[in-house]
Amino acid sequence: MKDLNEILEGIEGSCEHAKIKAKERLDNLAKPLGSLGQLEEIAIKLSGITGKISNPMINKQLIIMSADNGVVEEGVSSCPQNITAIQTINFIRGVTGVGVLAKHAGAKLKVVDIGINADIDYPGLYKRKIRKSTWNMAKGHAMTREEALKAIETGIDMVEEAVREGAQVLGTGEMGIGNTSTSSAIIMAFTGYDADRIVGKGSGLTEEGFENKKKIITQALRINEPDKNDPIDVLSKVGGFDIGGMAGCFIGAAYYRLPILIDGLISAAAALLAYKLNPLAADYMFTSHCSAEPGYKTIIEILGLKPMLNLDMRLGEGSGCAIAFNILEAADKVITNMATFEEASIKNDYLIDIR
Ligand SMILES: O=C(O)c1ccc[n+]([C@@H]2O[C@H](COP(=O)([O-])O)[C@@H](O)[C@H]2O)c1
Ligand SMILES: Cc1cc2nc[nH]c2cc1C
Repeated sequence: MKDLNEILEGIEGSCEHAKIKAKERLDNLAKPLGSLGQLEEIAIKLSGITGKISNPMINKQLIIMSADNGVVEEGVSSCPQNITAIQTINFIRGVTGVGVLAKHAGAKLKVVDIGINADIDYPGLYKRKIRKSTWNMAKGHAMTREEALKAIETGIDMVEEAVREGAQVLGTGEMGIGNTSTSSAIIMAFTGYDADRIVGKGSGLTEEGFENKKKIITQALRINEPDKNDPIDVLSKVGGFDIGGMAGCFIGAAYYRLPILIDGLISAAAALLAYKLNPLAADYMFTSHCSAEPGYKTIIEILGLKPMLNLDMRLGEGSGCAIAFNILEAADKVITNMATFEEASIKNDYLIDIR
């Protein structure tokens, strides 16, 4: 694999010429101008990414990064840590929320153990464990700088494999008890906003648990003092291996000019990290759904993106991406298969009584 800096420097913005051509075609289709709303914006963005007007998405891949977070020992999550390992196996068995939705969309799930706190060997699992769980960020840095880089490289690696297999679109997902805390810490580190504005209840907490979560995240930032101008520093001090892995997916997708979907809060935090490494990466990102977690909106405002769906979902796993694949495909079907005004005009012979 190429060096990370080489990849970051190799990212180009999307193709303006292709976007103009796509807009011209959409404006010529038999419909009132702009009447397909966001579907038109999506079709234009897709064209800018690939340089093509028509973008069939037969090979769809959803990459799930699973990892554990040392900060759970502070009681920041309502769920026991072993859910990370259990759900990871269930992803491969196809019985989870994301599994069912990805099957419905015809997307392939790729499940990566990038740092689960257990020894797992399950057929089909990508074994890329960096370490069994990060350290507790409330007591010191979560990982080393080398581990942070390795997490990002793992994501880029997964994209390179997808490119070799002919993937046309990617989605991102994760599993990691405690990862709404690491995500919130990353957002707070980059924006300087306080816990009351960013932190949510994650998979569910009592009021008491919620107050403790905000206190712990604030403490993690105070102790570690992440440098917001150095995204690798932010990731290593208050991040997770899953977030690093997904950030690598966003960087890789931008480098190889593939459209890539953001899922919920954690995936969005990874997208923010990728954006901080190279802002052009946002040209390749689509937001699937609006997570119910408060920090999510802050991120997509920074990225200048708009969610396609608002289903009040907060499952994570990549579940929103699985649904949004259908919308990306719909946008392509419209620009590719709808008739233009010229093509749609029916011969006069058939029009018996038209005035
Ligand atoms: O995607 C989201 O916006 C989202 C919001 C809340 C929770 N989650 C999922 O729940 C887990 C993290 O929740 P927590 O409370 O342990 O931080 C993790 O596995 C995520 O996939 C995901
Ligand atoms: C069962 C379960 C599934 C999940 N998927 C993402 N976070 C989760 C948390 C729990 C508890």
